[in-house]
Amino acid sequence: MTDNSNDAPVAAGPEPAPGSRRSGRPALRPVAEQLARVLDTIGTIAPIELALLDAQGLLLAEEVHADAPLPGFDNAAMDGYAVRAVDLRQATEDHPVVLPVVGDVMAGARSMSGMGPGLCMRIMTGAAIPPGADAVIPLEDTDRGVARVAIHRPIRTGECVRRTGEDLPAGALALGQGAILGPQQIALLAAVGHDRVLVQPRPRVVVISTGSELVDVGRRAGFGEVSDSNSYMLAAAARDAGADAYRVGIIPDDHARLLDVLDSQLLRADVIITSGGVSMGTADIVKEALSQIGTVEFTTVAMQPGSPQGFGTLGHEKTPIFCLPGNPAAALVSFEVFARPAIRKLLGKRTVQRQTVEATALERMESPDGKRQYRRGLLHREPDGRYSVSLIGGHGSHLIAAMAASNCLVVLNEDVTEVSPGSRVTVQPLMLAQR
Ligand SMILES: Nc1nc2c(c(=O)[nH]1)N[C@H]1C(S)=C(S)[C@@H](COP(=O)(O)OP(=O)(O)OC[C@H]3O[C@@H](n4cnc5c(N)ncnc54)[C@H](O)[C@@H]3O)O[C@H]1N2
Ligand code: MOO
Repeated sequence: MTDNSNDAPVAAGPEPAPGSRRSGRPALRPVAEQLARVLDTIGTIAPIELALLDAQGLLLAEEVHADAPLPGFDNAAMDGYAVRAVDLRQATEDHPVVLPVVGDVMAGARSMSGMGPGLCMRIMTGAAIPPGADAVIPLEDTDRGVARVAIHRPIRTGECVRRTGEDLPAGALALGQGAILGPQQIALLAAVGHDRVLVQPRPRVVVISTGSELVDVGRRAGFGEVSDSNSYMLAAAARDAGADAYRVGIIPDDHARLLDVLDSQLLRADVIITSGGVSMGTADIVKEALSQIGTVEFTTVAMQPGSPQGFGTLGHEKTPIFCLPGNPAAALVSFEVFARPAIRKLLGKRTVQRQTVEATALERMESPDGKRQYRRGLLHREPDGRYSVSLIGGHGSHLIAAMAASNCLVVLNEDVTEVSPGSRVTVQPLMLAQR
């Protein structure tokens, strides 16, 4: 559809006079301003109730209290004998106290008889302390007797006893609103008996590729045809960001088809992402079709790759739509810069941006003046713990193999035109996130 001629770093010249040949170039919007517009538009999704394991990685949208104490009853911390501490006062290594064993208490036993003075019961870890006992002597400190047991040391009251409510008293707050549900938090929810919880759901992200040259994977691309890699890449990126992704696939360059598909996808989408069709070509269908609706703004952002961008909302629910450029690296970079933070915000995350690191540039790097450049790079961790980074492939945003060999984006700010080897640069790692 469109060529890649403006992939090369563009040297900033003086502003062209109105009416000059270059005056057709759109004014560039700073990355930060576009991101602020995006994030201002992104609202919230109503919380939903999910089964515990489906809630993994999500934010709790309610307070959860313990209805009952945790642990729910005094129980043994060790396998041994339930005893009364007072009975063992005289016990020593050489002169053990010998007590009759009047029963066994197994973990899970629902009822039990009490235990009189001068007696003991065999008990398993986790089993309820029988009435009358106040400590558990571990097996190792006894002769492990069955009918009678010799105990070789004294014991403190409460030793090896896990007290009712010592983890959480009845009525206490187990988890607050906004807690992130990892395995530990899921354990606590299960422990206090919650099998379902109210959470901020994963945003449902619908991914659409546009372009009549595209063919779906599995069909061999003939001359002039291109395999649709963007919808797979963007669906994977959306999932990596924490969303549930729905890959709709390819829409050819046809206004009515595009608008129909968008309309039907609004039913299930919290976010729509398209790629392709946003530049200047005659078949740049997304821009043409959506500009007419008036709720999606097409703009040129001061970044490379990813300068042509559309963003706005669609439908009654004002569903956010990102219209990303078609070149694969441009699509991924603009996803990272704009769509990923939006998905993180919808998830309720406090930090929506990826962490960046400072790294030593291993080579000279160039960047167009006035644009923020995102180069694909390889980030290494040196033995001293510091990072260094080299570039992978050229700046061409059609280079998919180079993108696949990279593990980070090297961010060269608007005012940077050249970085000499050994200088520090900002790097945005593209590691897999936790969902
Ligand atoms: N005259 C101008 N031409 C172009 C400009 C410009 O400012 N003036 N900008 C260039 C830049 S920068 C980019 S990025 C692209 C954006 O183009 P579109 O969003 O309109 O994308 P297409 O033209 O549809 O495709 C561009 C390129 O990417 C390939 N592509 C598209 N979709 C996919 C997909 N799903 N999977 C794999 N590859 C895809 C497509 O085949 C093209 O090669 O515009 C420049 N042109
Ligand atoms: O420079 Mo374009 O935004 O190919 O990516």
